[in-house]
Amino acid sequence: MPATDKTDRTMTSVTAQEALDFHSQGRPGKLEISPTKAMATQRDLSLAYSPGVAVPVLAIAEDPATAYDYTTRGNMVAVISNGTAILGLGNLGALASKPVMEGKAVLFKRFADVDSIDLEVDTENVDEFINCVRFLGPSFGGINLEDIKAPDCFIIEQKLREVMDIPVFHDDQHGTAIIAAAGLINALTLTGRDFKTTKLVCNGAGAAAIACIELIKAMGFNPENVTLCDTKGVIFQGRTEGMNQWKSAHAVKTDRRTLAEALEGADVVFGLSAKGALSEDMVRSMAPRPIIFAMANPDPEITPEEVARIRDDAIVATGRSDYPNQVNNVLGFPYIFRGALDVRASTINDAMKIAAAEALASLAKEDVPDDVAAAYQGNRPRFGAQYIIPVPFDPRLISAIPMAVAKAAMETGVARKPIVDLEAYGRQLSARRDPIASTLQRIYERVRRQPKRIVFAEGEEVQVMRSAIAYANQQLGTAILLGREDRMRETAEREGIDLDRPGIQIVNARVSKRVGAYTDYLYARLQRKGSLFRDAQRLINNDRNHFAACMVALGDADGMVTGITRNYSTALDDVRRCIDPKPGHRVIGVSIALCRGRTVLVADTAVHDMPSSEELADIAEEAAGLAKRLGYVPRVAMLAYSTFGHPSGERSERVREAVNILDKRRVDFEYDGEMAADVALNSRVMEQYPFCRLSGPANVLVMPAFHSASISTKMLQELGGSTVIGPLLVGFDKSVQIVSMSAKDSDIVNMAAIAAYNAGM
Ligand SMILES: NC(=O)C1=CN([C@@H]2O[C@H](COP(=O)(O)OP(=O)(O)OC[C@H]3O[C@@H](n4cnc5c(N)ncnc54)[C@H](OP(=O)(O)O)[C@@H]3O)[C@@H](O)[C@H]2O)C=CC1
Ligand SMILES: CC(=O)C(=O)O
Ligand SMILES: [Mg+2]
Repeated sequence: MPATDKTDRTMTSVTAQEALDFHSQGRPGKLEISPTKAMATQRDLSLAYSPGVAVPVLAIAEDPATAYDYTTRGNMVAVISNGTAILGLGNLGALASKPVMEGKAVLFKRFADVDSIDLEVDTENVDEFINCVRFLGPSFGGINLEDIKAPDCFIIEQKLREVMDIPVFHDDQHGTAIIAAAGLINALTLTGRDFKTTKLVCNGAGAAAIACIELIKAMGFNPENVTLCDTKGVIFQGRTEGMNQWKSAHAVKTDRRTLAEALEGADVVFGLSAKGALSEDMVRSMAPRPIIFAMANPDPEITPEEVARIRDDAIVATGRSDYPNQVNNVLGFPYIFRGALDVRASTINDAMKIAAAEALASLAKEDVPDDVAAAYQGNRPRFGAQYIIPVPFDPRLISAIPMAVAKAAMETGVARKPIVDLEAYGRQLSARRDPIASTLQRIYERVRRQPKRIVFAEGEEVQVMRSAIAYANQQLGTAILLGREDRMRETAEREGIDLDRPGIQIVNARVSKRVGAYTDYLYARLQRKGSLFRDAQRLINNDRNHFAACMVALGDADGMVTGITRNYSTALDDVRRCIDPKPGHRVIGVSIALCRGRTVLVADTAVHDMPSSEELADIAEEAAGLAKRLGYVPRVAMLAYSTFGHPSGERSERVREAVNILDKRRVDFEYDGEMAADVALNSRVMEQYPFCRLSGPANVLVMPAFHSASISTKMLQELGGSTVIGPLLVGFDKSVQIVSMSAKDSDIVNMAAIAAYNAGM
């Protein structure tokens, strides 16, 4: 069976091909290493390497703690596996585990700004594995062991904890236990149960299962009420087959022998075994208001749909992101290590685990502020059966969990560098949140709640087809592919793309019944601009941009995306023939630059060549409007080469006048200028101008002209390592986005999502 077939049937939100493409596009894999120091001059080289490097070497040799000051150690975690229990897929070897380990390394970075590297160790021999890892200690601030089968993982972790002086944490054990415990705390509250009397059955007796039941017993569960099952059934006292010391420690006195028998009347079931291990009959036999955590990955023991078929009183959680209540260790490991690293903890102890579980549980009970609500699919979440635990994109996690973990480490004496100012620590934690994740996530989540029909004007292009499928699969709405159907199907067939799936609509411009309506509409717009009816007819028949823009203009689609086959300004001219600016608005382009720790909007990066003062003021208003719609409080800097009159010059005069115009318009956002880019972006430099009206570094930069806008955003991207999205077109009466001709399918999907987002505003 080809590798992809195993998962094809089960992945609803992404296709197997998409998953392979995602991993192979650009640089293969999901990680790269980038230096934090410039290595530009002979001096840099002398400092970074010989002879300068000898100085920190000697300092560390004298005082090992200084390694945290002079090297990456303090923020570096290794994700280490031998691939013997990869998710619920079984023992597929060290190499096959690499995508998962790279994935965890990326999640460390994205969610908690922890640097991380994956290490796949090719041995199933426990001693060899331990020996390999123990000597790596000096490189890292912590070790995340992953996907190592039980019982080997228990021996490995125990031994490494003894011999290493940094946190060693097998995430499948403790990460899972922490998240499951948090979900359980809330599910028990909702069903009016308590820890002492609740009866729980855990199917699976491996790494995750043993750790989960150990943690819940530590939190107050009565051992007699916890029954463990494995492939041989119930683990009862006296059983000999398939046993080990870790299972024996949890064996109970009971006559029940099968999972089905164990589940009769049970309050809670934890599935930490394999796909499909729970049947409908088993769930039917559980107590009223049962709690079902089917946590096997990628496919749960039983799906929420299957449970819903037989009972409506259950609280159900899975390990997947495409169902409510995702009980997955991704909610824990980035933040737990963040807290542990920040206090240089020597270990991650039970108090720290329980603190993390409790912090997570209480977050779900808190009222959700607006910016957090945006991170949630569906409506604003309210504590209840469908929301017992926060989602991984919840922006509060980065402050709440590390804080709880760090405090517990300090209270239990394992923090080697206690934090004095916890308030300042909280602010630092929030600043670590990666804006890329939150900005795009907010857009995607909003669109999922109000799906939109987006026409992909260049539907015959293969990357456009892929983007359309990704758009539909992510439940953003209907993707309308425009083009000749036979050509599309030919390409789709050749590339293995399935166009006959929900959410994909093909519109063949040549045979469309709407050609007449679009031609009439276009002719009415162009007849006094030198065009004959025949010209309008030709544009509709032969040009996809005009056809697509007319679809949007006449309400047959909510928005459009184009740009792959034609340069930006030509595509823009095509659209302008069909769609006007919104009354009282000006069409401009805004690029979103996502830089480390901050997001900056840059305007106008698409339309006005050398804007007048009046136009610059309009651009400021449009860009500030977009910033607000994206959830930011705009602080607009009107940029120039000079700052507040120095050095003076005609070009700065134009920008200064734009500020005067904004003053007269009494706009309702912060703005000031003219100012140079360093004044706008660096609060220390801004302090030299105490009269400046911006309350902090600018997040919207209005450029004095198109050339400076275009040059600076491209330089940011190429030299500054920033991700630049856009330019996004704003100010049109209908929602249109144009991508660059070099756009990849992920860029096209992002722009389609943005088009859909704007269509809903
Ligand atoms: N949602 C989450 O965050 C996480 C989920 N998991 C999931 O938990 C599962 C187990 O992972 P892990 O503990 O690391 O793996 P292990 O290999 O350590 O343990 C697997 C356990 O599952 C048991 N098992 C397998 N199939 C069945 C079955 N059909 N019925 C009963 N028991 C069965 C095995 O029984 P035996 O001992 O008899 O071989 C073994 O005890 C995986 O599906 C994994 O994806 C794991 C970590 C995190
Ligand atoms: C999520 C995870 O770590 C697992 O399923 O193994
Ligand atoms: Mg795992």
